[in-house]
Amino acid sequence: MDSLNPTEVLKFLEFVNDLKHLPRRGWIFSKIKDHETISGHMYAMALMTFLLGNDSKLDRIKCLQLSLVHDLSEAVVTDLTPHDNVPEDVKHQLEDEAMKKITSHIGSAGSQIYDLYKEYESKATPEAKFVKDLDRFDLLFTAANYEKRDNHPQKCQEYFDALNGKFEHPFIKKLVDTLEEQRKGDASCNGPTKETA
Ligand SMILES: Nc1nc2c(ncn2[C@H]2C[C@H](O)[C@@H](COP(=O)(O)O)O2)c(=O)[nH]1
Ligand SMILES: [Mn+2]
Repeated sequence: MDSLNPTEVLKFLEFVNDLKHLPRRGWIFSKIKDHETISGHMYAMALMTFLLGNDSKLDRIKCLQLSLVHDLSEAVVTDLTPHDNVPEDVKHQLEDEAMKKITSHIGSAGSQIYDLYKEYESKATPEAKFVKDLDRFDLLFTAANYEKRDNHPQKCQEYFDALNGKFEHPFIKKLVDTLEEQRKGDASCNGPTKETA
């Protein structure tokens, strides 16, 4: 491990700290209050990788690492959503430049993080594909919980429509199916309350 310059390390940690406060902007478009931050999203995904114990085909530590770094670029470019209509190639370019900037402060550790980010973006490995499934599942799980919390069934239907059929890993597919059954049950029990309608 090359020797790290403490001043440079603190510059890197500024970006990490920002993610604890930067919003997951999709919820702003959906008019969800008190929504999660970007780091909260990645933390939840990282914990989900512990559920992989019985899947010997996937390197669980790699999945944990990919989860923790996959949206790090958003400390610079913010969390871009489909509503922002940023062309995919432009988004990838902005995020790639951001990752080079963020990781430049911490030597070989930065190179390792940058390589993990590129692996995730390229969906080149089974682990990267699985973590993309986690990314999408976390979005649906969070959406369903906002609907329950705010007693506003169907408010986040657009996420379920957008991600329908987009999951690959059998375990994640089971989680999504179970989530959608629970969501249907919740919707049939509660209608929107007056203040949330
Ligand atoms: N309003 C919507 N927002 C969406 C949709 N699909 C994704 N998103 C949001 C969720 C995040 O805020 C952001 C992208 O998240 P990443 O984890 O991929 O960086 O976009 C949608 O259908 N509607
Ligand atoms: Mn993400």
